[in-house]
Amino acid sequence: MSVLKSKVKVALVQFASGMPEKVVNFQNCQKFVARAMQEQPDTELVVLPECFNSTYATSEFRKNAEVIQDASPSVKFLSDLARKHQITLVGGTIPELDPVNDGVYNTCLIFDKTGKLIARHRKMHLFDVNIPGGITFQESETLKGGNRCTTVDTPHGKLGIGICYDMRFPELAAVSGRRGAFAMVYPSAFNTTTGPLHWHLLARARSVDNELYTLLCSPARVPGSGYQAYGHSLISDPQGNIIAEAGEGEEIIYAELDPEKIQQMRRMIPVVNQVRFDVYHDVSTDAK
Ligand SMILES: O=C(O)CCC(=O)C(=O)O
Repeated sequence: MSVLKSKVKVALVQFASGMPEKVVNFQNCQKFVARAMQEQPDTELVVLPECFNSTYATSEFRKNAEVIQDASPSVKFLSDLARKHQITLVGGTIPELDPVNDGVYNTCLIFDKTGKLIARHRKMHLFDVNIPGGITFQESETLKGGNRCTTVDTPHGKLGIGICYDMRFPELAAVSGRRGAFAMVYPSAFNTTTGPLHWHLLARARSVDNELYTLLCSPARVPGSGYQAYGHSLISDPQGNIIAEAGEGEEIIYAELDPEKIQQMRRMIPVVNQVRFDVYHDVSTDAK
């Protein structure tokens, strides 16, 4: 099922993204990715946070939205970054404008090491919550939700992609797991209310459910900014152990993902082979 072809080194870049000026975010991002590649030159997979190029706010998404084409500033920036460092790049997310339906989406773009765009995932589950005394957020005020599960082939094997709130929906990760993903990758931006409640739990649960790695990459928390990101970017292994975790500020975390850890978990507790699709439905068979 899940194939990770060989050990792979990954870096999650938790930088102070979300500044109003795109160019400031690009400069900061470039600096941090360069630092990652200097500190760990054999890194092959790099992940950026949700809404890495602009402010995460419903009032800002349309203003900052870009049509996905080679000449768009964020597409060009990410493509150049992947090619320059010869990495598979899960490029966080950006607000995307669909010229056909005029909808705005929260979209993750994935590039190969030649800079080619190899997949795009539109956030499927919109972050619409109301927690009195905590946080109220309604992405659906200005965003549309995507309608496809995204699994992307990379030289290392398949990655499943979700975005932040998507991680609360086990079906999405199950679809990717059953399609053979070795890791779920979620560019994210949890907050200081739901982060302490559920961030670690959700990552560990998605790992244990599907016996694969889970990678969550957050922006750094910026004191005084409108949206207080939780930080704590992390990597959870197939047993649900957190093997790397950032604090709240700017930080890069690294880990080596190991195919044997996946196989070992599946030998010991083979839940992925013990499912009862004779009793309940396999959501991956008819998922889009
Ligand atoms: O699920 C949560 O608690 C936070 C989700 C979120 O911040 C997002 O989807 O951007």
